Amino acid sequence: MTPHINAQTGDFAETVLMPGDPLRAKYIAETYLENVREVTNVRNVLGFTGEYKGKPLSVMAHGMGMPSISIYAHELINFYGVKQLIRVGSCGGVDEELKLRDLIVATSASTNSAMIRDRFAGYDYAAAPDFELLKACSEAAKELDLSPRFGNILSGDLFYGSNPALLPAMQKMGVLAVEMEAAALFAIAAEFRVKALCVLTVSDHLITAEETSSEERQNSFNQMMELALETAYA
Ligand SMILES: Nc1nc(Cl)c2ncn([C@@H]3O[C@H](CO)[C@@H](O)[C@H]3O)c2n1
Repeated sequence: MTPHINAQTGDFAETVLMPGDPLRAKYIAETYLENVREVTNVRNVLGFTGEYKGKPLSVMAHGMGMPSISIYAHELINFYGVKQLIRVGSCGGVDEELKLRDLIVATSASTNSAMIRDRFAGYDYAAAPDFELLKACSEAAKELDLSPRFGNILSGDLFYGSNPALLPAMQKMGVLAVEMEAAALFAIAAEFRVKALCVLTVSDHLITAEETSSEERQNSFNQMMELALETAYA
């Protein structure tokens, strides 16, 4: 038990998929896993453990923002022995080639948040996913005939009110998309020597201002889930 998770020791598999939304976690568990059981529900941040193709797998929500994912990632790693954390989520497209519902796999996560610098004595830390997981994801994408974009994303603290200079700076530096958690997940995984990855679908676009319907979001979400699941058990 921890202040934020009421699962018993051993309740989590070594691999945990992490959407932001608890109801998404429930949907993933019910749709893709067998022998599913709810293992935590503190503050309704739901977590489940079941089996995928006969192997143990957990799904747990991480909430919104780097402070939230930092708490859950830290506790899953240090109190429940989790070794692979794969964020599956949505992002805002920045790269103009990106279409809505495109898949993105983060090869690094820039940030404008002080949270990562604070962990690195005030220097700029290069937050990046685990190479083995990234390689497995690239192979799984080929197997599934999916073509995600691999590249740098930005993890920000603000959904509203970002500095107006940020968007042109992201475009200039080739940042593919913006979300609010990956940099913290990568930094924490690196600090505790475990593996992390972030797979995203483009749910809205900051330049073209296109938006997706919830039904369209759902379909592209399924492709992202298949990619994450195959990567987890490559
Ligand atoms: N800043 C920001 N901006 C845009 Cl355009 C987003 N699209 C999806 N997200 C993700 O969805 C949630 C916010 O809606 C956050 O968890 C974040 O990771 C976004 N976060």
